[in-house]
Amino acid sequence: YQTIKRLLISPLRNIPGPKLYALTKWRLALDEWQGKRTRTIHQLHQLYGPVIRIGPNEVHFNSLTAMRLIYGPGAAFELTEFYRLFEAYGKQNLFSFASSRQHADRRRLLAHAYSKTSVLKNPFGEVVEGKVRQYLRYVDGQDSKGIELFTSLHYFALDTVSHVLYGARFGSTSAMAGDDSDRALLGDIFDPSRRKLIWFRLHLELLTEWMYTQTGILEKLIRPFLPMKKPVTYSGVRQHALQSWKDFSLAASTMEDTTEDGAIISVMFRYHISQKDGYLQDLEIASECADHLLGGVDTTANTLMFLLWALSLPVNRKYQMKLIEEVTKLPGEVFHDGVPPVALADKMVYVNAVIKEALRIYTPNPATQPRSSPLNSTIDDYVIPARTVVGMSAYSLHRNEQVFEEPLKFDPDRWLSPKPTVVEMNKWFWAFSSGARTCTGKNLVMTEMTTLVAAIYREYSTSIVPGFEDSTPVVTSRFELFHDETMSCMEKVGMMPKP
Ligand code: HEM
Repeated sequence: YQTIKRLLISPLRNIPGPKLYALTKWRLALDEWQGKRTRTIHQLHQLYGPVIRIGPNEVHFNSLTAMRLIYGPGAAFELTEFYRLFEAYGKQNLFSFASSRQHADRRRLLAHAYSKTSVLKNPFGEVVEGKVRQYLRYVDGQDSKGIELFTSLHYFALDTVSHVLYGARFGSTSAMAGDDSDRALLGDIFDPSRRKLIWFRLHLELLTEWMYTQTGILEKLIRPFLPMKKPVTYSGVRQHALQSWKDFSLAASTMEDTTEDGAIISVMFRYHISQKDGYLQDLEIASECADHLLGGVDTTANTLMFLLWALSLPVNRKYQMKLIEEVTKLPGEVFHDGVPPVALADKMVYVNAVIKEALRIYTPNPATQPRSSPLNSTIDDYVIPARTVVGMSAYSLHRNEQVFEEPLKFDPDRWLSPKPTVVEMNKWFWAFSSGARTCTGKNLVMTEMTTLVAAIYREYSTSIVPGFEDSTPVVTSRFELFHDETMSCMEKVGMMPKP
């Protein structure tokens, strides 16, 4: 009966797509287990077009009309249960609020702190410049054989975002300076088995809950079968967020000025003590901070790693030369210890083109952003019943051949095309999502990346460690594995001082 219902009676029956995917959610779950959900969906779009049915109750889109209707202003679509994965200590945060009202209130509270104006001014401007300066010193301190980018860029991203979140005194990390306990926080992010745990939580929620709550002999018996060893993913980051909040709030209660380095936590503290309606509780603040940290570390580090790697490939040498030309032409007096002021972030046209191209092709959040609506709707001529899961992915949008010529080619010059072409490409560029749920940290991260890339290429040129020219790095994003799909896998990008 279920087969007949899903294939012949369901209102989604006319939507193109393979029958097996329409029949059972486990077909797509298998792709997810194998770490290739997003790539599979992209192949299905190539085969079946911009609207595909990828599950008994799930439809995937790849069009601007769908983007506007699902994610645009006033859209009735809400986050699905999937986002509950981002809750910490059972408390919701910007990532996980399903309710648009709660989300809008929290967003309003933090909007100014993350605005472009705030990010380009001190104290944030100084923080970013300081961390870039420290990264250059870190690189200088490595031996002449080159440095390992993946880890060092995670140190950079962690130290920067933690300082922005917590200020200098109560939770900012010193991973670049070699602090082992701060570096250990990255263990949460690096652990590849977190991918499996997410899969288990999504598809076998009750079983997973049961497996992780057993004690005594049962716990011992189950231990070898756990998708991720205890303590499970992000425990360290969440513990750190809670401790930082406790330290901050204790000290802040005796401080005259709580604008501690302009930190995000101080914005929440001031709201907390003002005790307005729905005032933020301790765990809500820690939950918010932990998630910004998790949202801001591997996204930033992975983008920068792919960017440096792509520029280092012999085939992309010409782009690296153009970038070096732009940054070496900048007047020397604006640089302090090799670092440009953040105020230049927007003005370096080629640096921005390179970053945008890295975010296009190696976008660190490439997967579907699932939504559902309590109302029926019509999208791209198909009736979508209430509570159907719908979604789009940056991965597919960024590979539309009609918009991005040779989409798999890393080509920063495409962003210098005539204006109408760039306008069209910008409409499809979705690395930071769009609408009410667009990335909160995008101004911060764009400033970090432009400043770091300009500083690096002012001082260095980069090349791949010999022997690794034909292989690509591989990263984990949520429950998937991503790499440059034109190459075989793995890795090492060396960074050598300019001769
Ligand atoms: C290259 C770096 C980054 C990229 C590509 C990126 C991308 C994204 C995307 C695509 C979303 C929407 C996800 C979804 O709805 O499923 C998002 C949301 C978010 N990001 Fe980022 N992000 C980056 C860096 C950061 C940083 C540095 C921070 C924090 C300081 C941050 C904080 C957030 C927050 C809080 C949200 C939730 C926003 C909301 O729903 O209101 N992100 N980001």
